Amino acid sequence: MNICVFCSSSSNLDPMYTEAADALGREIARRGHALVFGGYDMGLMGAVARAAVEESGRVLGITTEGLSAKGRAAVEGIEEECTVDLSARKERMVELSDAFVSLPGGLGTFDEFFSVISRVKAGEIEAKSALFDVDGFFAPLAELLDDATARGLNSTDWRAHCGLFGNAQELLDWIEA
Ligand SMILES: C/C(=C\CNc1ncnc2c1ncn2[C@@H]1O[C@H](COP(=O)(O)O)[C@@H](O)[C@H]1O)CO
Repeated sequence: MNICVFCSSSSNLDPMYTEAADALGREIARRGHALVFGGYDMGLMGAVARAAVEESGRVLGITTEGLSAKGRAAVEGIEEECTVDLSARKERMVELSDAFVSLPGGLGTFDEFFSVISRVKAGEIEAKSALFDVDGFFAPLAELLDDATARGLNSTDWRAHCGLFGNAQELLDWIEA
């Protein structure tokens, strides 16, 4: 299975985030899955990919012309594919992947998470999408989405398309089931 991971490009994070990214990357590779990610050796993106490479996993990194031109370096040991911009990168990551995991992140991660889950809801793609909830990071988001459902603002329950997990093993068991 090709498993796409969306996550923060920021560095200088609390080690708990990096440790979770590392655990996820290792577990993806140990289970024989390929990792699809944003390509660069930055923040949690670098952590998840380096861990999968260290476990001899296949890692597909989708970069962009603009970010590479700014000097951002891809993770060593991966298969890199360069796209024209962030939109093309997101589309390519979706094309390549069978399942999606979001780790804590910022605007880019939220954009990717919502793009995938709304396309699953619309029936454009069929895939599982999971949130890796490190230190309760996604609890406010889950509360907001549950409230939207309770108010009738979500036409389907988002939880039908998305799992919320606190560790890599349970998350990957759910994806594999
Ligand atoms: C200017 C900075 C970073 C440049 N932007 C990105 N670099 C790497 N990956 C990116 C970038 N923007 C979007 N992505 C994708 O979204 C996720 C990371 O975004 P976030 O905002 O850090 O959560 C990641 O999954 C990428 O695929 C900062 O120096």
